[in-house]
Amino acid sequence: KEKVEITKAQRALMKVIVDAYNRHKIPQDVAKKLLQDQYSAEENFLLLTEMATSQVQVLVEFTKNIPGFLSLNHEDQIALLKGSAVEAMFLRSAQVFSQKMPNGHTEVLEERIRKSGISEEFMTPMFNFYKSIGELHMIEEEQALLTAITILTPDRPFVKDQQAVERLQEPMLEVLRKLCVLQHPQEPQYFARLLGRLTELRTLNHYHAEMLTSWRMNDHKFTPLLCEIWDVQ
Ligand SMILES: Cc1cc(Cl)ccc1OCc1nc2ccc(F)cc2n1[C@H](C(=O)NC1CCCCC1)C1CCCCC1
Repeated sequence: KEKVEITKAQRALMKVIVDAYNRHKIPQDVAKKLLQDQYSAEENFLLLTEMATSQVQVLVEFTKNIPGFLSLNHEDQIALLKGSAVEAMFLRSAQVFSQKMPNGHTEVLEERIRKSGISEEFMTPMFNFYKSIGELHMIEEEQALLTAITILTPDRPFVKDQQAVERLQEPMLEVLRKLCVLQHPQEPQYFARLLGRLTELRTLNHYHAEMLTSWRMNDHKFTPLLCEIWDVQ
């Protein structure tokens, strides 16, 4: 039986990531807002663009706190942010969707999202992902590390020094692996399942531009930041 122990240095790294993650969590209020009222497709689209714009800004702040990130080549820093922003958005959405809510609220939230204006064909992959994240019952350390690992994906388009990114991602993966063994001793495959979600996340990445342009309304307006991130307009 492997004796797994998180070293002092690994605990320190985890603390930095979790503190940054908690400091930069975008307000949970999007779920509350959606539960309060039913909005038109136009209002929902505006809500998404507002939430997404603020989430990208928050993501940049979180990323700056990842040890070593600011020492990377500057173009590579941009390439990593551009390459991971949509995945981080879906990961955040999944975590918001899976958070504990009073009875029946998750069902109302799901209904509101189904009727929000996103075209039907994207609902199944999106909710399959949300439910597979929910089933993992991740603790916040796992959520924070998974977000950092997603950002530090070496093979994003246009990344020049992939080895430098790997050198930052590997220690995160090692801490997460140990954390999973300690948190879920009965489930030796838990870490592998967690990483499998990142593969599912990439498929959602595929759909995102079409999800936006097919939103049931005319004249989709995007903020300049989202035009950069969302490959639209
Ligand atoms: C992230 C994303 C990308 C594309 Cl292309 C399309 C869609 C989408 O999010 C779907 C989605 N899944 C959700 C699950 C729970 C939840 F509370 C809100 C959710 N949303 C959208 C949202 O506000 N997401 C933000 C959440 C915080 C982080 C930044 C993003 C709302 C916008 C209003 C119309 C109902 C969907």
